[in-house]
Amino acid sequence: MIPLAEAQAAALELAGARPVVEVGIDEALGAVLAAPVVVADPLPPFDNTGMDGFAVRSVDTQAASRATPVTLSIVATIAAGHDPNDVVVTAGTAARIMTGAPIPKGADAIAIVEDVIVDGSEVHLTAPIAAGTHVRRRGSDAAAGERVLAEGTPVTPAVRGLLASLGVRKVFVHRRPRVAVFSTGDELTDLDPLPPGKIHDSNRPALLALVAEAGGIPSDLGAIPDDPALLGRAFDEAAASADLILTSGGVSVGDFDYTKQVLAERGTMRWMQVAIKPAKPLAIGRMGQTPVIGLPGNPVSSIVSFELFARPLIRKMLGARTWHRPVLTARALEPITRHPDGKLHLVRARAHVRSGELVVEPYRLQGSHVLSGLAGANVLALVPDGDGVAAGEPVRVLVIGELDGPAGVSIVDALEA
Ligand SMILES: Nc1nc2c(c(=O)[nH]1)N[C@H]1C(S)=C(S)[C@@H](COP(=O)(O)OP(=O)(O)OC[C@H]3O[C@@H](n4cnc5c(N)ncnc54)[C@H](O)[C@@H]3O)O[C@H]1N2
Ligand code: MOO
Repeated sequence: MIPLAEAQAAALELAGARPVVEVGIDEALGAVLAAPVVVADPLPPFDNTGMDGFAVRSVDTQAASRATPVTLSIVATIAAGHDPNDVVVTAGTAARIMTGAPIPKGADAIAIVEDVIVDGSEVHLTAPIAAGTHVRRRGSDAAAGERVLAEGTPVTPAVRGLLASLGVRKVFVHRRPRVAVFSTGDELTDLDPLPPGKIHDSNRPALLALVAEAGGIPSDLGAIPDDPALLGRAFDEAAASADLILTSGGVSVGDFDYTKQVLAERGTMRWMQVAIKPAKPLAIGRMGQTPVIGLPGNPVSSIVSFELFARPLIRKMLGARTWHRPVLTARALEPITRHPDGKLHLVRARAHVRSGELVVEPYRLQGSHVLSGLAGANVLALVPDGDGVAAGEPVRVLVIGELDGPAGVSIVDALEA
């Protein structure tokens, strides 16, 4: 058996970041920037008000107090979206103004509507307003020439919004990898009801979804029976069309595992037994230039293997800076039992935050065919070789799903606790 770190390193060596392409921002979501974004035009594009109120000259307001209010005459009303080119706030005047509207010439501060007394065409101020109050300066979000987004930044919904606000319509990103996925095995069928001895293909739908979630472009090549000719054709098609091939099944030692035979003929593969449970068998290599990861067939094993070997490679191919899922420390609420076997155990478990602390509960059923345990898991507890973890002890957890807060506790409850 080889250590997990060695197998992960071998998987990551299969490929680097994909070539750079220029795409419209609508297509860039999920991709990673391959070049920094430099601001052409400042954001905001003009000085504008952050509040509804009155645009004033701060010097006019300096003497204002409750006892001696300053009265200004209202010379204009400026709405957001309007160009106040013809408005000038001169001594003794003010312009009514709405949030987001350009600051008119002459004015340098905003008196908010709540703090003034409006009386027909006049406004009374009872306190001085400092220059710059509630003025959002041109370029204060992003100045011209500034590198507002670094290379390696994933294009998230907020990044897309920022690019749109800057008027950027195209960006350089790494091409997202096209990942061909197929299952192998005579037992897999689409038929309903299930004929005797047959099962539904669960690995392929799960893996296609995991590819998409990781940022790859999934390509479904179906379920291939245990037939060397059909398997050969599937590999040829995948190698011609994809940047990465993911298969599941046929990497262990069964009699009808033709995947091994077909891959050995067409590619250069390394067959591994990784010192982990589940997901011990693994095949890593290439067909021509195309990287191949052969995941184990057991449903839990295929997903765990994807998380450990395929997901980091897809992230690397995307040009992402971080490839691995985070590992946190949690406290075991129950014992996590195991026996020494030379392997790291990845225990399907659910972690949540309780009184500000991350706690974790393992699922009872840990068989590598038991998908129901993985379906509810948001972490894999990393239990090193030995006798397990006692209740109350810390254990490292690999975060593979969303961490929940305690049931029914809102942010407000948490802040008050
Ligand atoms: N004598 C040994 N037998 C096995 C060993 C071993 O070391 N010695 N390793 C076991 C481990 S661990 C695993 S994991 C599996 C891996 O086997 P394969 O990758 O060759 O996968 P298959 O034999 O094709 O299938 C295993 C299992 O998974 C089911 N399966 C396969 N594909 C799918 C799919 N797409 N959807 C749902 N279920 C699938 C298949 O029916 C089998 O039950 O080998 C152990 N055996
Ligand atoms: O590694 Mo297998 O993945 O234990 O079932």
